[in-house]
Amino acid sequence: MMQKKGVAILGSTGSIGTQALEVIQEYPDKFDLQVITAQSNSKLLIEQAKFFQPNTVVIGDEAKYQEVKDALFSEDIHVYAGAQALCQVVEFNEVDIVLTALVGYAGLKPTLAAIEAGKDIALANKETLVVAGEIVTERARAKGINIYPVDSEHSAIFQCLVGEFHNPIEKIYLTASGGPFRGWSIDALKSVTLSQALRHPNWSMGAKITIDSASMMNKGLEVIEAKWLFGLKSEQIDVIVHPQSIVHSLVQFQDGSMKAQMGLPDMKLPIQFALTYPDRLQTNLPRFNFLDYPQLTFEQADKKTFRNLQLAYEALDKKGTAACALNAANEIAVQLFLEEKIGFLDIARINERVLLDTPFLSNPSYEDYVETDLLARELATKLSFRK
Ligand SMILES: NC(=O)C1=CN([C@@H]2O[C@H](COP(=O)(O)OP(=O)(O)OC[C@H]3O[C@@H](n4cnc5c(N)ncnc54)[C@H](OP(=O)(O)O)[C@@H]3O)[C@@H](O)[C@H]2O)C=CC1
Ligand SMILES: CC(=O)[C@@H](O)[C@H](O)COP(=O)(O)O
Ligand SMILES: [Mn+2]
Repeated sequence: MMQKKGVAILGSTGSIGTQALEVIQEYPDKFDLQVITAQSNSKLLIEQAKFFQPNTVVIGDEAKYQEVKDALFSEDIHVYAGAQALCQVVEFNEVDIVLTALVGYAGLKPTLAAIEAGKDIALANKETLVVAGEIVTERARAKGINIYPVDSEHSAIFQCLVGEFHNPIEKIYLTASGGPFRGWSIDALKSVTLSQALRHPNWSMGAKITIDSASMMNKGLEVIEAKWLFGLKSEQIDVIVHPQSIVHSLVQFQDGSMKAQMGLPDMKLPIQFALTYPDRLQTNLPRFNFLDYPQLTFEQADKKTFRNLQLAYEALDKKGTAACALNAANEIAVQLFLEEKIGFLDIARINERVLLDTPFLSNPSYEDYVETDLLARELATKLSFRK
């Protein structure tokens, strides 16, 4: 009998995390849930712990430790709190694979700790590769561990590459929905509201990535993520707008042949493929019907109006700490936009300024990334007061 896979889910209370738990619930013979974590949603974390009975839970917010501890008093579950605990729980012997479903820069440290401990990574947290892709992929290679992409576009590319890993890639096309503001002018974007920006046409996701999709920063982050996952140059990575989100991305090989991966937009598919590769699970998920989609369409991405996409390519070409600074600026700007303290177009304005003004290091160490992230956040916060 096949051994169950020990899984740690960092960010189990989020959009990816809860969908991953649904997958685990459906296949109890495949997975052994070891660790779940949340930042502040103690209520849901406690509920998940009682239902799934993992070995360990972590609550990021230390002020909520006692509440979680008390609620799980009669359960045989270890409870820890704080950011450092995330780095410790991924090292447990029983953990085979770590699903990084937490959002933002906070994913970097525990991902590096998991790699150091020799654990495979199912990577949803794209910011980790944007901030420090070189260090992360180098350390993974040195340890001989695998990073399986969860992001739908990168899972699509990965699926297209199965059986082709020895064949050079000529180019990849990352598909983009275009978000809720596809086709809008700069003028029209000046007055968009938070609730408009949170209305993604095809995907239901966490707030941060939903705003990133609306501003096209999500696609910019994905271009950088693809560079590190698949070892590509920026000119080999193209973005094509595909409003239906059915073709999840495409690879073009050196003979000119192209492979695409398609399916209804449902993150359970890439989540489970990352957890079970090279096997596919038998599922009852709804099947794609061609007649429901008589037209699959493709458009050029508008990098002029959606400046963030252009900035991501610039950061990628600049290398070093550039993408780390851009990511930090964007995290601050998106948070301020979510708090309705800045306008939608301020996000790209702040990102551009921070990318230009943050001191640049061409060959950064881990500590340099930490320092750059801090400096860029400070700068972005200052810039939010100036229009
Ligand atoms: N949602 C999606 O469909 C997709 C998401 N991704 C990527 O996956 C990652 C997660 O996205 P998503 O699930 O949408 O995000 P959510 O905001 O829905 O969930 C984030 C999770 O991370 C936890 N968390 C938040 N901040 C911290 C922190 N500082 N330290 C530790 N844990 C934290 C949250 O805890 P709490 O609930 O307590 O706040 C929650 O469990 C992102 O990097 C995103 O870009 C990629 C492709 C698709
Ligand atoms: C589901 C997923 O992978 C998201 O990253 C999604 O792709 C966002 O859609 P956009 O194409 O609008 O950024
Ligand atoms: Mn994606």
